Amino acid sequence: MKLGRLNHIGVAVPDMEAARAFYRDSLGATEIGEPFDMIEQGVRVCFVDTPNGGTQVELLAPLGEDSPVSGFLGKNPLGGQHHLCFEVPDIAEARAEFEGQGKRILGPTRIGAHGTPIFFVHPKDMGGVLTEIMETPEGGH
Ligand SMILES: C[C@@H](C(=O)O)C(=O)SCCNC(=O)CCNC(=O)[C@H](O)C(C)(C)COP(=O)(O)OP(=O)(O)OC[C@H]1O[C@@H](n2cnc3c(N)ncnc32)[C@H](O)[C@@H]1OP(=O)(O)O
Ligand SMILES: [Co+2]
Repeated sequence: MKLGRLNHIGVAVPDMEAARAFYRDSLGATEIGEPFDMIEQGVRVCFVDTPNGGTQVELLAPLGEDSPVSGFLGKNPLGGQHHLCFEVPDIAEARAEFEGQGKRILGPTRIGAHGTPIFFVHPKDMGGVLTEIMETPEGGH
């Protein structure tokens, strides 16, 4: 495995607009994107940037009952840290390596919020951390 940059930390939120206001007013974030729906992934997404190209916070609100964040919010009604996302240079190679380690990969490789391929690895095989692996965008982040 060739570990790349920590691209984003996924944070599940029960109320997207309240979360955006919190990052703006309490944390002083100045770069807060517009929310957008990723219907196939069942989530509404909004990126909060940190300075100097730092790791982003990915706010995630559920779209519908079947959303992968619905169960999480059921257990954590205030929301909370949901996943870490690491970049890798080659998504197919990374997937094959995790498979070789016997880890449970959650679903197919698909296109993520940054437009590059992603997959998820089960938290129970990753020290309790739901882990997203994403291919580094062309030209870096
Ligand atoms: C847009 C995209 C992008 O960035 O490009 C995204 O990030 S989309 C981000 C949203 N998409 C995803 O998360 C897709 C992958 N996620 C999934 O397939 C699912 O959410 C699972 C991770 C398998 C969890 O599924 P589900 O909620 O049905 O399972 P569950 O409630 O029965 O949980 C099974 C066990 O895992 C634990 N568990 C559940 N979610 C967890 C999480 N986020 N972090 C750590 N542990 C977690 C539960 O507490 C439980 O442990 P106990 O048994 O000990 O109680
Ligand atoms: Co993510």
